[in-house]
Amino acid sequence: MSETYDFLFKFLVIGSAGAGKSCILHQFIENKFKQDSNHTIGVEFGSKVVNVGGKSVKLQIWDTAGQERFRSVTRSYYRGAAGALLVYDITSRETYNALTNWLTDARTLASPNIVIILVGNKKDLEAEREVTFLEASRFAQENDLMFLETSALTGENIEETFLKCARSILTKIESGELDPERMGSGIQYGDTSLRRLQKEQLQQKKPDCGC
Ligand SMILES: Nc1nc2c(ncn2[C@@H]2O[C@H](COP(=O)(O)OP(=O)(O)OP(=O)(O)O)[C@@H](O)[C@H]2O)c(=O)[nH]1
Repeated sequence: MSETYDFLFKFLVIGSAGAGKSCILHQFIENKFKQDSNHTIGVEFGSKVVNVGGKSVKLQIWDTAGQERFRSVTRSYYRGAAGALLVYDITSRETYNALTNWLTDARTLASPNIVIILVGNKKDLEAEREVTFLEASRFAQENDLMFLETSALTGENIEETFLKCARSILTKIESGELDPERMGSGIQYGDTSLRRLQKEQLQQKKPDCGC
């Protein structure tokens, strides 16, 4: 099946080991919970075309390993990401406490314009919650992040997380705040956009070519 899309956005999924990054990606792409998820070795990849505000956007998603021993490998994937999901586990304060380190990495290694959404995963485990919604919302606000709680198990807010991040990037492109043609923007024009741009350029040239 041929794929046509207006834009391609490169996304990263980062956060501590066991927070549920691979399960989030799997639920987003396959619409089901990944049973027996193992620790990611290095980096895994997935992609999906979504509709955002009437535009089709291909999300190219890099799911990174949370374990410290892979940090030097995963860091090399940060460059040129347009968006990132910064994931912690609401039942693990340890994963929440590590957010500042992940954020520093993202802000220093990725594009300065990267759009980051904070994701509190395992929302289905309410009885084991160690991090309140309010506390995490404050952290998000202070650090200029969007925020959602999700469950990769039930699928709650999984698609919304990716769409929210993509929507924010698209709005920034449309307002001129983000330039897709800037090196390392993590954004590419798809065939559909390119064809439209070429058509516009041809139409602009038409008056000159009566010679
Ligand atoms: N109850 C519940 N369990 C989850 C959820 N998401 C992930 N898990 C479980 O959490 C564990 C870790 O999930 P992974 O997706 O492998 O975690 P990860 O963040 O990719 O871990 P690394 O690859 O080591 O960085 C697995 O046992 C999953 O079954 C969720 O939303 N709810």
